[in-house]
Amino acid sequence: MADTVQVKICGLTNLADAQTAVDFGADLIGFIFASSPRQVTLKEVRDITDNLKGDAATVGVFADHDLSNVQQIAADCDLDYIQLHGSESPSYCQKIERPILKAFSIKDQESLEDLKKYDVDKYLLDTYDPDKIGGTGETFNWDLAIEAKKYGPIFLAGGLKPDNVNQAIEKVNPAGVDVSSGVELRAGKKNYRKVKRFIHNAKKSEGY
Ligand SMILES: O=C(O)c1ccccc1NCC(=O)[C@H](O)[C@H](O)COP(=O)(O)O
Repeated sequence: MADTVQVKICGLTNLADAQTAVDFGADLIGFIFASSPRQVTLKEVRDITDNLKGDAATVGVFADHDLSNVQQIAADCDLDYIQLHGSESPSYCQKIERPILKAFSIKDQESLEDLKKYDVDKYLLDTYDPDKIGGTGETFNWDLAIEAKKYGPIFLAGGLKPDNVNQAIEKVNPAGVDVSSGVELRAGKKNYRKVKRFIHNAKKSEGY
C-alpha cells in the first residue's frame, strides 16, 4: 500500500472554493501570487484565510518575486508554506524563513540535474511548458518523478485529474499530489464534484 499522500488544491481564488477543498479533505491549499489567470491579491487571501474553518496548511505561490515582497506577504497572510515557481536560486531559497516547496519544470532527464543544487523541504515537479510556468494541465514522464525521489520528498504536479491521480500515486508514491486546472470549471473557479473526486481518489490509494 502507498504511504500517506498529501493533497494540495492550488489556484484558489475565493472562500467558497477554499472551504469546499478543506471540507473534502485537502491537506494544503494554494494561492497564486505569480502572474496567472488564477492570481490573487494579498487582501483576497487575507479575506479567505481569516474566514476559513479547518486546518489545511496554506501555501503562497510566487515566481521570481523580490524576497522582501515574499516575506511581507507571507507574514501578512501567515502562510504555512512558500512555493517558489520561478528560477529562484538555492541561496534565495535559504533566505526564506518558512518551509519551501520549490517547483521544477520537468521536460527530460536533464531537468533533474537542477534538483541536486537545492536543499528544500519539498521538491514540486511540474510539467515543462515554453509558454506557462504553472497550471499547464499536462502530465510529464512519471518515470522521471520516481527518479527524482532520491533528492527528497516530492510533490507530483502537472495534468493531474480525478481520473489519473490514483494511477499516479500507485506508480510514483509521492509525498504529495498537486492540482489546479484539473479540478476547475474555468480558470480560477473550482468544480466541486471534481475537487471531491480528486481528493477521494487520491486518498483511496491509502486504503481509505
Ligand atoms: O496554476 C497556475 O496558473 C500557476 C501560474 C503560475 C505559477 C504557478 C501556477 N500554479 C502552481 C501550481 O502549483 C499548480 O497546481 C501546478 O502548476 C499544476 O497545475 P495543473 O497542471 O493545472 O494541475
